[in-house]
Amino acid sequence: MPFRFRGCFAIPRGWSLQHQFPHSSSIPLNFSSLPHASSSPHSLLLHNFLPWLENKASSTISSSLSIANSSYGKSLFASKTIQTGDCILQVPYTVHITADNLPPEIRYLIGEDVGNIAKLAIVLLIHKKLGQGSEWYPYISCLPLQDEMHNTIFWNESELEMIRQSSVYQETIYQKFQIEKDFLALRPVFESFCQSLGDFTCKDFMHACTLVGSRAWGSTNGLSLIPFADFLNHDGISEAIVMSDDDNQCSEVIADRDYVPGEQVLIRYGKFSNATLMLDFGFTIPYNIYDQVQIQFDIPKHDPLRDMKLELLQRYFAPPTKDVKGLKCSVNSFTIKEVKSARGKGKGVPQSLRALARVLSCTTSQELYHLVVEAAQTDGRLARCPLQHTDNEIQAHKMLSSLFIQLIEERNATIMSLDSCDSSSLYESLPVRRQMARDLLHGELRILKSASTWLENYCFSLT
Ligand SMILES: C[S@@+](CC[C@H](N)C(=O)[O-])C[C@H]1O[C@@H](n2cnc3c(N)ncnc32)[C@H](O)[C@@H]1O
Repeated sequence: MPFRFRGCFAIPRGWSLQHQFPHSSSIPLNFSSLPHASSSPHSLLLHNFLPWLENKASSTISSSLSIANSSYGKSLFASKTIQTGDCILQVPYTVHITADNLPPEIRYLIGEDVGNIAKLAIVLLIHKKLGQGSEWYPYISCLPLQDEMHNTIFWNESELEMIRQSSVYQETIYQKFQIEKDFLALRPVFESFCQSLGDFTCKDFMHACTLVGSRAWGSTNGLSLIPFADFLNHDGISEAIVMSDDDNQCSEVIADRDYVPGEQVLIRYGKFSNATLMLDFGFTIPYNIYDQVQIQFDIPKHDPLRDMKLELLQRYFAPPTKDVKGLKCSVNSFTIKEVKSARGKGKGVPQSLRALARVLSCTTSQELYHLVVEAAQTDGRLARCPLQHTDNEIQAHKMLSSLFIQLIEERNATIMSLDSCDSSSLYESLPVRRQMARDLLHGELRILKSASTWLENYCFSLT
C-alpha cells in the first residue's frame, strides 16, 4: 500500500549507501519515431515514459498497460484485454527510487532521526532541480504539481473551516507543523549542500513530502517510489495491490478482474477511510466502506466527581502506546466505525466508550467505588459490565446518545451550508475540495447516525 504520511522524522529505518548522483539520462528519447504521439511536449513525455523505463530497467515492465490522463490525474489503462490473474506489471527494484539515491554528501549531513519520507523528498527535490540533467527527468516531470494536489495540507483557512468538526482538521494542522519543523531542521543541510542547485523553500519541501506520502510504497526494498506502478489510481473495493516479489527482485500487480482495452485499471492502496484519503492522498470517494469517526468524550468541568473520575480514567483507560500518527492518544478519544446492526447484533458502539460513559454517569463516589471492586473481581477492566441498576445503565447510554446527536446536528448544519447557494461567500474553496469536505462529513454522519440508532435501540431494549 502507498506509505501513509506520518511526519518526516517519525519512521526510523536502516539505509544502505549507494551513490547514484548525479547522472545524466542515458537513453535519449526519440519522440519523432513514435506512432500516434500527440504533439504537446507533455503528452510526448507520457507516451515515451514506459519505453524509457523499460530501457532503463533492461526488462519488459508491462505489455498490457498504457498511461493517459483521466479525471484522477495520470492513470493506467488496459491497452489490450486483461484477464483476472494476469500479471499486469513488474517493476524491477533497480528502477525503484529509494533513500539509497541520496548523494552520500547529503546523507552524511542529515541526522539519523531524519525519516524516510524526508529522505525521499530530498531525492525528489534534487532531481527536480537538476531538470533535464537528471537521470529521472522523464519520471519527475510526470509527477503532479502542487496546484494539482488536494491534500488538506494545501487547503487554505477558509477551506479547512469546512472540516473543522472532523479530526482531519487537527491532523492537518499537526502534519503541517511537523513538515515545517522538519524543514527548519534540514535547512542547514540544504544551505551547505544545495547552493549550486539554488534554494529549496518550505513550500517545495512540503510538496515533495506530500508526493512521497501519496505515492511511495513501504516494501522489502525500503520506502520506495515505484515508477509506472505509481500511476495506478485507487479503488477501495479492488482486491489488486502492489506486491513485492523478492525472488524476482521486483514489484508486481496481479489483475483482480477482467478489463477490456481502454478501461482504467485500479488497485487498492489500503483499507483507508476518507479522512485518511484526503489527508494523505488528496481525494475522497463518495461512499467509503472504511469510513470512521474520531470522537472525544470529556468529563464536564462542573462535575463534582471530576478529579476522581479523571484519576480512574488515567488508571484504567490510558492507552499503552502512542497512536499510529505519533500523536498522543488521549484516554477520552475513540474511533467509531459504522454500526452495521441497529438491533444489537454485531459490534455496536465500542465497549471502551460505553465503559467510559458508565464511569462518567456515576453521581456518587460509592458508585465509582463499586465499579473498581467489580473490576477487581472480574477481568480487571473498569465498567465493562452493564450497570447493576437498569436506570443507571440507560442514563449512561443516553448521555452518549446526546453526544452523538450533537455531533450529528453539527455536521448536518455544515453540510447544509455547503449545499446552499450562498455558501460560496461562507467558504471560498475549490469545488473539488468542497466535494471532498461533503464526502467526509456525509461519511461521518452515516457512522454517527448508525451509532446513535444502536444506542436508542439498546436503551429501548432495557425498558
Ligand atoms: C499513486 S498516485 C496515482 C497517480 C496519479 N493520478 C498521478 O497523476 O500521478 C496517487 C494520487 O492519484 C490520485 N488518485 C488516486 N486514486 C484516486 C481516486 N479514486 N479518485 C481521485 N483521485 C485519485 C490522487 O491525487 C492521489 O494522491
